[in-house]
Amino acid sequence: MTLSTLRRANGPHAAAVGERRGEVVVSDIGLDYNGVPALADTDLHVHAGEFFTLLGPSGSGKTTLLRIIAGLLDPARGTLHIDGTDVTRTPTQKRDIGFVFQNYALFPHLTVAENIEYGLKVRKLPAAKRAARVAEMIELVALGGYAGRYPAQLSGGQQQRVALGRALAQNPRVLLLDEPLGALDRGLREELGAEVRRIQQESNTTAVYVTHDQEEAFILSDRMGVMRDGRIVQLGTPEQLYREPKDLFVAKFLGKTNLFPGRLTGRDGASALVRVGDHDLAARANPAIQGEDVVCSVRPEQLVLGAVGDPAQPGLERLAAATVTEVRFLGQRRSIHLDADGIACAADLDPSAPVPVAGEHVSLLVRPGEVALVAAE
Ligand SMILES: Nc1ncnc2c1ncn2[C@@H]1O[C@H](COP(=O)(O)OP(=O)(O)OP(=O)(O)O)[C@@H](O)[C@H]1O
Repeated sequence: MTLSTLRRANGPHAAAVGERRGEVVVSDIGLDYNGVPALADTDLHVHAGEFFTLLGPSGSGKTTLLRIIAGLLDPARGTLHIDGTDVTRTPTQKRDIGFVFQNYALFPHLTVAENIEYGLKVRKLPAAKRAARVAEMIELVALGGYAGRYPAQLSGGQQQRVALGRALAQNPRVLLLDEPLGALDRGLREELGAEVRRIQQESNTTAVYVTHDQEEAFILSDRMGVMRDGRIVQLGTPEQLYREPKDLFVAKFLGKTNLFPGRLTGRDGASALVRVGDHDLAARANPAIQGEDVVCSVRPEQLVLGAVGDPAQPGLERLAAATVTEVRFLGQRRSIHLDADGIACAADLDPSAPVPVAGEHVSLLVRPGEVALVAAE
């Protein structure tokens, strides 16, 4: 099915072709449980048509924020607007929102088609339109041939496709997804993750997605917000957050990184100068840093190994001296474990690159400006 056929959908809230809908604006929304904030006063602007992910560890407030957007929880403070309308006190069923949760929540006694049709029946859509919409949804979620099956006769991944089809059948303005891939094994998670993204794009639906899995967030999101202790600590594209983490928490939460203590010696716009041991390096400036004590975050794929005593290589700066402790072949990359004067670190090398051996002394090199700085804690 093409985007245009979906936009011409027979759903009760079918939108005009090209219409941008599903803008979510959270303003100063907060909620406490027994006096303890589960969500500190929070602002968030999710753009129409965007795939936005709330990423954070368990208990960081992701589900609380999602449930407030859904209308399943009332905020103690603040307002929520969808497409410019204040829906802070609007009941869930009138918010024009679709949900997909981790535990499929399908009706076990209804077939795939009947599950998808359910909400359309509740809204009293005529039978012919319902049938056409169900057929479209079955095609969209790639479940052709499964319409007559019951949930118990489907795999977990297929059940989640039904849940997606059911949620999208009513052409919601916003699709809310709370760890929808959490119950699936790794292979299926990857496959269905790609499908969720395709379905979101084809249906041109704004998506707000909750996960604690950084890889999942990277694959899916246009932008994401990293949450910690009831706050969104940083917002941006996956690449921005990965390359320019605001603090140590974000740097560590978004994937493996090597951390070297340093001292900020200069700052000029987007660039900074940092001293690590005896070496001066060009780094990315971080406006969140106040003092001079910093930590340099260098991702394993950013580390380059050079021979000790070699003249400085063009385009590379020396970070530290290190000794190789272990070499592991991991298929697409070779992981080199090193000890840099007591700091355990790791470099990812292309498997076709020269292979160092355990015990070898090397120089750790980086490209100027690649090192990210965060405040020392
Ligand atoms: N009904 C409740 N009563 C009291 N405290 C609650 C309740 N629901 C959630 N909390 C607390 O609010 C905080 C945020 O919870 P929330 O479920 O939003 O986190 P989360 O990031 O979605 O976590 P998870 O990934 O484990 O689902 C946590 O500290 C949690 O213990």
